[in-house]
Amino acid sequence: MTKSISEDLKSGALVYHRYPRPGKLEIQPTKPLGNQRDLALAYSPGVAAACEAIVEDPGEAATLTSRQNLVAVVSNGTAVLGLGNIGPLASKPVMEGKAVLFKKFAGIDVFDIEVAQTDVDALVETVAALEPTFGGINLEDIKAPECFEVEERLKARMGIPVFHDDQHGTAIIVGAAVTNALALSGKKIEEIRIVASGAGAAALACLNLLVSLGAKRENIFVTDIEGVVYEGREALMDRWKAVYAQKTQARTLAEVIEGADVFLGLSAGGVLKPEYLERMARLPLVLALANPNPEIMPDVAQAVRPDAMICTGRSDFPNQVNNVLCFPYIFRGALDVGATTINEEMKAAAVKAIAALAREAPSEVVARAYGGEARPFGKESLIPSPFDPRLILRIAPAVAKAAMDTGVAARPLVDLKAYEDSLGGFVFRSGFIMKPLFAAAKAAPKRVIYAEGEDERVLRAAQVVIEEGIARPILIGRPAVVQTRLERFGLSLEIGRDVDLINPEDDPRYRDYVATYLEIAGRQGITPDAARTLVRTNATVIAALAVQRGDADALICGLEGRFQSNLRHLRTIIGMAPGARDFAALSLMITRRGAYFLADTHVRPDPTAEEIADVACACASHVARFGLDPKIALVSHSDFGSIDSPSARKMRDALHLIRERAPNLEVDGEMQADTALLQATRDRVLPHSRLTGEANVLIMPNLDAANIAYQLTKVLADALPVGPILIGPAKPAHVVTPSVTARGIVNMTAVAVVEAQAGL
Ligand SMILES: NC(=O)C1=CN([C@@H]2O[C@H](COP(=O)(O)OP(=O)(O)OC[C@H]3O[C@@H](n4cnc5c(N)ncnc54)[C@H](OP(=O)(O)O)[C@@H]3O)[C@@H](O)[C@H]2O)C=CC1
Ligand SMILES: CC(=O)C(=O)O
Ligand SMILES: [Mg+2]
Repeated sequence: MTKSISEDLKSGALVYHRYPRPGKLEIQPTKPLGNQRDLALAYSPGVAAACEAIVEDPGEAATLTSRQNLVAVVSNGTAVLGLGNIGPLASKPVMEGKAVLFKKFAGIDVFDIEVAQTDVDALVETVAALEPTFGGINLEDIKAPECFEVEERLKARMGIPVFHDDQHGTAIIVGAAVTNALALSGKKIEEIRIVASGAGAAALACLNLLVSLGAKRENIFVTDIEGVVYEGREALMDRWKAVYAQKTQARTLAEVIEGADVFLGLSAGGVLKPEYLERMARLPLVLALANPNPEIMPDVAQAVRPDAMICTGRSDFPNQVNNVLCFPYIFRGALDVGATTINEEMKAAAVKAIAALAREAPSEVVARAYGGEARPFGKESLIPSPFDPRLILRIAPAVAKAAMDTGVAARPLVDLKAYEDSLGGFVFRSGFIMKPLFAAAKAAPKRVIYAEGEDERVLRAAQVVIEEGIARPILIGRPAVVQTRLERFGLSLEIGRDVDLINPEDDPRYRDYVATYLEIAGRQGITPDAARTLVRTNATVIAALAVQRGDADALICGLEGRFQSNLRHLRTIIGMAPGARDFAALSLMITRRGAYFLADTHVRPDPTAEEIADVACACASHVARFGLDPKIALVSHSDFGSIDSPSARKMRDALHLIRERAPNLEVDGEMQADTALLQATRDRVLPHSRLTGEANVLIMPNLDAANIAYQLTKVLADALPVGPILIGPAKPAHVVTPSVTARGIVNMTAVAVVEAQAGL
């Protein structure tokens, strides 16, 4: 089925941008401003000291301001994605989006700057005047041919990197994809015939880079809205395009495509007709990179030419050739050495690093992080995925080294290896923590039943779950109510096709469910009448029975009702996993600083040392599913025996039990929370702790401490909670909290599916 942007995605995107506050970005101070003295340091009079230091040595701007990590994403809105000249204001969501990618993928701060200016001279003046503010300039979505001149002139004038992302970011990824595709097809770059659709910023930069890699200009045919770019053509020509003008009678893409090895589409959706593709050479490479709709949809292309290698710019198909694979990391490397420019050698280093990364066998970390998506190098993984955590580790150092080797690094690194190490773990500190679970869930989706199937959040979550392909939802709800709400919320999922329904008022399985319930609970004082009422009215009971009978693989409940009463039903119907004494709850808190697991946040009021040890060991295996090595701290008000209170002794006892049961676990305690999270503090109180670096699992002494820490982190650190992840049931079952969001339900679905895969 052909996928373009669906109505769901459109409405989802508007909600995403609109709520809970407009846009995708905010500015955060990085220094405290809590008292009179802070004010005097940050602002007048103290700030004058920083100003004077920069007057004396402008290089100090890199150590006294955020300039060296600040990039301007500048657009005039004249060629926004494939949407065309929509103007600077309408381009702002894209530029804010680029800012988010810079930050999330490489920790770079960005001001997006949309300029109402199409005149080249004026635009150059405007951007050049921004040099004092920024460590680099990323030009974005400025149309050809103006973009070439704007970039050339700014590069000549400015002492910081100026990089037109649509040209060079795209070219670098295309260079890597072509390199790897040719390695697979066994063709030589000097011999291949390349046909481009589009003669704009991106297309011409890609062709220039392919020529620098060895492609022959005489083998390159360019087409645009006027047709073939030929010698003597006058309409819509410019000096950059003219470089590729061919002496030919051919006038259309349909004619020049004959026998082409590579189709490079950087123009508009649907331009490459299936019948053109039929006429390409064997093992063709199709780069259909227009956004958001490619020149040909991959499924259509694959049907016509099963031997084709196909890339698009989109994240919903394999082989995403998108400049997001490049711009965060090329700037990371450039900024970290104070590069004054991004030169050809730095770009070539990026091409090489990306191409080589795709050929690396998926490492253990990546295999864990990607679950079923970790494909070895081949037709469907010509280039790395944008979520590959190694991108920053490979590209940034390669670019930094090239900058140093070519003498454009104002602040050369003393120790490149230490720099590489400092980049390690960056990706896992950010919000990508859920990625491994989604990948694993997608590889073998399971049936997940939702007790509150009529709730708007569940319906919205079910839509995402289907689009992500992570589970087959089963909703408990009345068909008419569910249908009306789906229509009201504009959701396209269909009952029967996409989701199954259990109607609590009238379901053929009702009698069987009552019988099962009586078998399980009849001896616990439940009468047949009570069982009938419960199975008719209590959605958690129905969901648990469905899981117990094998009609569903996992359940999610808790949007309504009390946590403990939902838990009671699960305890009765699903029961405990072998060896588990009781349930416990593990909560993942995704904060700006990183991702941390807290336990037991919801179940046991005052666990014993044995129970603490149980929870810590169980948490370790849950955390491993996120692709993380658990680093467990048993937290307390006492630091390694500093206070001899009962709860401190309990945590100490728990440590001994854990060490006996799981001698290889990285665990230590009892310690205060800051000792757990800060190596420097730990070095002061216990220099030889078993725990190294930052703990990522904090086991709390009791429910008060755990739940208070959970709620405080959620509100004060604006953390995104995932959970509570219920530990201990015989089959995957989770009781979320009534404040859960649709996103929270989607996250818990991924957790539940992965548990079901593990045969929990
Ligand atoms: N995947 C990725 O990473 C990237 C993808 N892109 C995509 O590439 C496309 C072009 O971007 P960019 O180069 O910045 O924009 P430009 O405006 O600079 O260039 C667009 C080019 O496409 C041509 N074109 C437009 N419509 C058609 C058509 N129907 N048939 C043939 N040619 C056509 C234009 O011709 P003319 O000048 O004659 O109008 C022009 O040569 C966009 O869809 C963009 O989203 C861009 C950058 C990165
Ligand atoms: C990806 C990108 O930069 C574009 O489509 O314009
Ligand atoms: Mg762009």
